[in-house]
Amino acid sequence: MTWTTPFAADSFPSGSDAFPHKHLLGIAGLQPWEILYILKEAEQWVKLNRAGAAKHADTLSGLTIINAFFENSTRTLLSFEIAGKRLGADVVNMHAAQSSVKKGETLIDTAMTLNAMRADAIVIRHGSSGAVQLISSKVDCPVLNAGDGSHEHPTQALLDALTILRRKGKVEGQTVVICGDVLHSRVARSNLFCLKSLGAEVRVVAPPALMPSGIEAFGAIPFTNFDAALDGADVIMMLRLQNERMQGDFIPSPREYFHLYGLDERRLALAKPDALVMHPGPMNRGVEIASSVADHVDRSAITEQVEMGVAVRMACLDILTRKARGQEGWA
Ligand SMILES: N[C@@H](CC(=O)O)C(=O)O
Ligand SMILES: NC(=O)OP(=O)(O)O
Repeated sequence: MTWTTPFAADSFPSGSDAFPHKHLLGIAGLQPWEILYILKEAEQWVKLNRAGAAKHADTLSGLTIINAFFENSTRTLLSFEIAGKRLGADVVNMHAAQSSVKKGETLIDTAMTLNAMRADAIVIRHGSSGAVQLISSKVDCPVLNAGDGSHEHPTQALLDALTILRRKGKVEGQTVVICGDVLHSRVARSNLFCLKSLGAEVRVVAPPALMPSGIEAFGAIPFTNFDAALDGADVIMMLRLQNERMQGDFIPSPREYFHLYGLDERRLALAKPDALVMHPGPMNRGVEIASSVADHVDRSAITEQVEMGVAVRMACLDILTRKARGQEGWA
């Protein structure tokens, strides 16, 4: 399916005005056409990634990209690495657990060290909300947020939007239900900004203890009853319980949580007959999602989300390094 945007193709700004930002720190602050510009750019990389053995471009040849991960990751780290390599960049990974952070080096000293190595882009995941923004103020090159605490995970929201666009043809007017640990989820936050910006209706479902207060102010419609929220849903996005960000007990037991907030086949049947099932991963099967739903051949888009993640990250790396490559950028 081809997808449409609320903007005519010739109404997109061109050159450096298309994406006039040095860093990608979050979805908040991006204009809808800037989000759509990244997604449009990603389409060419979806094609390249599907081109059999010849998955290579020289777009970032000669550039150095550092992935600095202070928190665990499978999808985001590997897809940023693959994205950089498919575009011809030299990519190096810094895992905090094996770095001098363990010897007491501060975040700012670590950032200054990476900067001195003349990276052309730095991708950072960190457990503290705001840490990525702090680093962006200390280094010369573009910084991409690969997830900071419970704040934002912008490339996840972008890859989710691209997945919805490709499956549904548009985001505008879609009813998207986001269910789970909304309080601690950077995925929920970035998706809420992104989906609202592109014109979707966003319903959020969580136990009362995991629902952020005042979420209506961001345009979300809160529900505590998952069944009620699913009526008319086009997309169901499930979230993992962020146990690493919880102190104390937020849920009675995983079994009871699944009973009230897990997505199983009975609940899937309450949504529209073609409703799409999404999950950012990693999944905890039997806690927030049943295997039969996660692995559903037609309805689950979970592996497609991973595929779109590589293309979206290729687009982000390309767009943000244009200035370093002597092209227009950062208006
Ligand atoms: N992988 C996503 C979601 C999750 O871990 O539950 C994140 O890092 O935010
Ligand atoms: N979705 C996501 O960010 O996955 P990882 O934590 O494995 O990178």
